[in-house]
Amino acid sequence: MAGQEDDVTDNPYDQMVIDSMMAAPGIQRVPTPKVSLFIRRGFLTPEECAQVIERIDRGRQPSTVTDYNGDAAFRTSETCYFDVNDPLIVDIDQRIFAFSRLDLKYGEPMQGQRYAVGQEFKAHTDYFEPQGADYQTHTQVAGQRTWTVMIYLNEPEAGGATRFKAIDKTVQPETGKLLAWNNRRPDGSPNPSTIHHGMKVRAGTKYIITKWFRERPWGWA
Ligand SMILES: O=C(O)CCC(=O)C(=O)O
Ligand SMILES: [Fe+2]
Repeated sequence: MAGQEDDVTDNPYDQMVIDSMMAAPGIQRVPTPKVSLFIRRGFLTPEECAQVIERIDRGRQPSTVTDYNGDAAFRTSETCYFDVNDPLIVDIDQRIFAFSRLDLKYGEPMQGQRYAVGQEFKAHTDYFEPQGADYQTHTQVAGQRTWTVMIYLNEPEAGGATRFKAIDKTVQPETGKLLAWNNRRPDGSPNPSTIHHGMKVRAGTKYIITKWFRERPWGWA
């Protein structure tokens, strides 16, 4: 539906998620009709962030991309697949649910990312390209990606912002700040305006949590 406001969607589940986040104290909605994008500063405490960073440093390995495009420098960060039974991770999952009402059954297991100086995740969308070669493989069990929840765990000394170029919005890393956006348009189709770039870290190190949700149960909970 052209011109539809970002707090209105044809999907009652998405609407419930939006309403839930809008009711949270300190919530900010980025003012654009193109994407439902929410920011919540201080979602995690600095102490919790430091504990998650320790986990990432212990478990990190090179990141992968889902639809390889021939550019080996496309995503140069490292990834940590958290232990899903770790009480700290379980607690953060529960708080993401309490905040957003995003059903954890539809969530992929939470991941951490670490970017050293010069590392980045070039402009991409989190949904799987319906034209992509591996679309069937990626979506056959749990379906397409729906919502993304991301939390910055620290502030690199320079660089490392997340840039949404289609809506001209750049979000600066800040310890404990959560970002959440809907990767779908109101009619349920993938929203290309969600394109975003985890920009190069220029000084220091950047740590984040990423959590992606799907259309159907992931099958782990
Ligand atoms: O690092 C960032 O700012 C963005 C990360 C991201 O887009 C992702 O992990 O999908
Ligand atoms: Fe992303």
